[in-house]
Amino acid sequence: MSQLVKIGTRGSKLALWQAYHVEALLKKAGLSTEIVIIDTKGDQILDVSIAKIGSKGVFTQELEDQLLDGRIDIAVHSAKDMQSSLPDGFEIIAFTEREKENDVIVSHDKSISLKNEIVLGTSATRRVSTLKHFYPHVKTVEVRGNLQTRIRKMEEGLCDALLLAYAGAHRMEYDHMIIQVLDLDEFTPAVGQGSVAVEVAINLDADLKSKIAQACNHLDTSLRLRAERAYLRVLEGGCSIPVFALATLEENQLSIKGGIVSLDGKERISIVVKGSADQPEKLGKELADQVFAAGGKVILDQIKTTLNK
Ligand SMILES: NCc1[nH]cc(CCC(=O)O)c1CC(=O)O
Repeated sequence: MSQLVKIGTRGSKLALWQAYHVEALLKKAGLSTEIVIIDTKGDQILDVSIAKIGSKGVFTQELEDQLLDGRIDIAVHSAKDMQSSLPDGFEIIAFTEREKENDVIVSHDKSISLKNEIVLGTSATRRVSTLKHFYPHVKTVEVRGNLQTRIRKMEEGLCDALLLAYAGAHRMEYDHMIIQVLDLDEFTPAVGQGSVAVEVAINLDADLKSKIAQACNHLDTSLRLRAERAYLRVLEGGCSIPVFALATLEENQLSIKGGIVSLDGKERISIVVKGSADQPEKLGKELADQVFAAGGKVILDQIKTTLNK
């Protein structure tokens, strides 16, 4: 009998896609798997924006409880939804190969363009603030719920189009509705966008841990995400703060572009730093230092004050 890996996941269609993706990687490596669906606070509270619930662990807490109990061996999440600092006792042992990291516009109407006065459905503060900065004539409306719900709300007329991650739209097979892939300089993605993270309790059997990491971790992706997450950790930003960062890797050179945008979109700081891929965390911290020095600290403090009101 090969070793059994119990995979914990949320029950949304996107979460399940990700769990099946990890399951396939584990099976390819000769491991047996079982999927365990777990409901989280983030799934239950659909009428309040994530920014207001407080982003900390709304999609991860229940899975972590079950990791501790040993009811599951691994928890699978969108890397983007993972807190920058995990609670004590947990670690990420793998980041799967990253999908195209862009944001996209999804609609049935091919004539939609950011040049026009459209209403876009989105709820991420990064996207709303970025729109205010580059496309102030575009109106936004908050749309929560899983991707299927958001599409339905658009079809019901709540908005003309949705602003989503390519990764999610692609995984849910909405490719035919992607009418624009947004520029990475303007819509620099959220940290981790496009990759799937595998989280474990640190006391999981070391041999099993290493087999799972071997099967699922994509080295380039993990170096890029480690730099991005180190940046996010300094800003203590969950998905409620409009920060962004995207690292790229060439040979052994990491380059990370990232910054922050004020909630009203008036101020936006974006900086690029480059360095060796040997120390991704150092590069992420360096980016944070530079963003803070360029005025990012003031913007961050303003955002925190506003969100805590
Ligand atoms: N914010 C929710 C969320 N978390 C992960 C994805 C998509 C997959 C990914 O970005 O890795 C999405 C949907 C979206 O942002 O449009």
